Amino acid sequence: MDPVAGTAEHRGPVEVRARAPGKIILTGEHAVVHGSAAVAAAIDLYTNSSLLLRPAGPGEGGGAGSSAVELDLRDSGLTFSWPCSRLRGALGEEISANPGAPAPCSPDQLAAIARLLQDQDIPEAKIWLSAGLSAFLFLYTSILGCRPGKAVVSSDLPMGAGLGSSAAFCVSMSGALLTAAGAVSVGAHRGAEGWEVLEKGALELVNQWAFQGEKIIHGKPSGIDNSVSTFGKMIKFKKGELTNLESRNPVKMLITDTRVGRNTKALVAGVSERASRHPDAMASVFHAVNTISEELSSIVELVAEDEIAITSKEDKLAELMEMNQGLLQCMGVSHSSIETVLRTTLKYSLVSKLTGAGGGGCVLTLIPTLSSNIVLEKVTRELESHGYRCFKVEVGGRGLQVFRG
Ligand SMILES: Nc1ncnc2c1ncn2[C@@H]1O[C@H](COP(=O)(O)OP(=O)(O)OP(=O)(O)O)[C@@H](O)[C@H]1O
Ligand SMILES: C[C@@](O)(CCO)CC(=O)[O-]
Ligand SMILES: [Mg+2]
Repeated sequence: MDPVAGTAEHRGPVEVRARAPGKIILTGEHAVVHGSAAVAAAIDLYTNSSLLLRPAGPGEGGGAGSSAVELDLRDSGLTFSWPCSRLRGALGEEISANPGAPAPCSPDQLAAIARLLQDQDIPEAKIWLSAGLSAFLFLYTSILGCRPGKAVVSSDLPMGAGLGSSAAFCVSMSGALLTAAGAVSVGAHRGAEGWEVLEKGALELVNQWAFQGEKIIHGKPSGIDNSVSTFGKMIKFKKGELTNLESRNPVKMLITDTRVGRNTKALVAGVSERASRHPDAMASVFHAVNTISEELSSIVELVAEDEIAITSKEDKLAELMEMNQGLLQCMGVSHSSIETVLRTTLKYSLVSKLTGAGGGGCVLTLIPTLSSNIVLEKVTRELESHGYRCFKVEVGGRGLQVFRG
């Protein structure tokens, strides 16, 4: 369907919900930014964005806040509001809805958005939300112009912990905004409880917008996080190219959140700085990671039918994850809390690696199909005694879904 720039302005209220999953990276984080392959999968933890668009202009009803753009971040307990007149003043009178293919956020736009954030009272302890707020203002005003509306966001994902919270935020918000703008159509599939999957071209458009949002939050994202959040399943990702992986046997993962805060943008920049100091050594590291991801991708797709084949397959996956963890340490993105998780799980013969940008955040532990629940309970108890939080996730599920009210 053709983007219908501006037409949303003349309709009545529009209500849309969108949800997008977080992800785990099995191998290849950071190296993927430098052109290596990586393997990622969607998980069953979601960010939900709901959007209520009000009729534009005076005299059309809508009540309090009807001439403002509002954002309610439920998990942080914070709400933000920008009068439409203020948005027009800061971003220029010529700002208009343009839900077609996105242009990147220009330096002038980013500076104007920074001024719009200064109007808000963001508590110092939550200043890290500024990156997400900037991405929100960019996506909202680029897609819908200054049409009044209210977005409410809630998430199952820990924020800034390596499970792709920034990408799930950008994908669910872009999905809701583009659907509300009438710029995308749904596919044939209508899922459980009224959730709908967008058609392929529509998902691609959402993914492009989410990538622009990720650029504001991450600086230099590879695009893997927004792609797996948009399209779901398990994917191999290399230089912007996505290949779906058919995971033939279930992959069971325990996630441990060390609760050590970190920031993907700074970690990605740190690896790039190391690469510019030691270009040859780091090129070899990235090449080794590429080989690991390629090998893991083909092992994931093997069919293992009996216990011996399953164990042999899982041993290979575990060994590749262990090797990747060594190389991530080499890139300088491990952390003492991550090392504690690795040592603890190894006591139970379980292999772990960091996932996402590292520097704290979450660690993956591969749970072999034949391991006993008693081992899992013991290792979980020991990890939690360090103050970490453990949870199990389903791997390889749905990507973005929308719900039209
Ligand atoms: N639900 C949300 N509401 C508002 N902002 C969010 C939300 N989720 C993420 N963000 C923004 O994204 C930032 C976290 O992104 P960051 O990329 O550092 O971590 P991550 O995406 O959780 O981990 P990784 O990139 O390693 O997978 C937060 O500081 C915030 O600015
Ligand atoms: C660290 C990184 O490789 C993954 C973050 O989940 C960054 C990226 O690819 O954009
Ligand atoms: Mg992120």
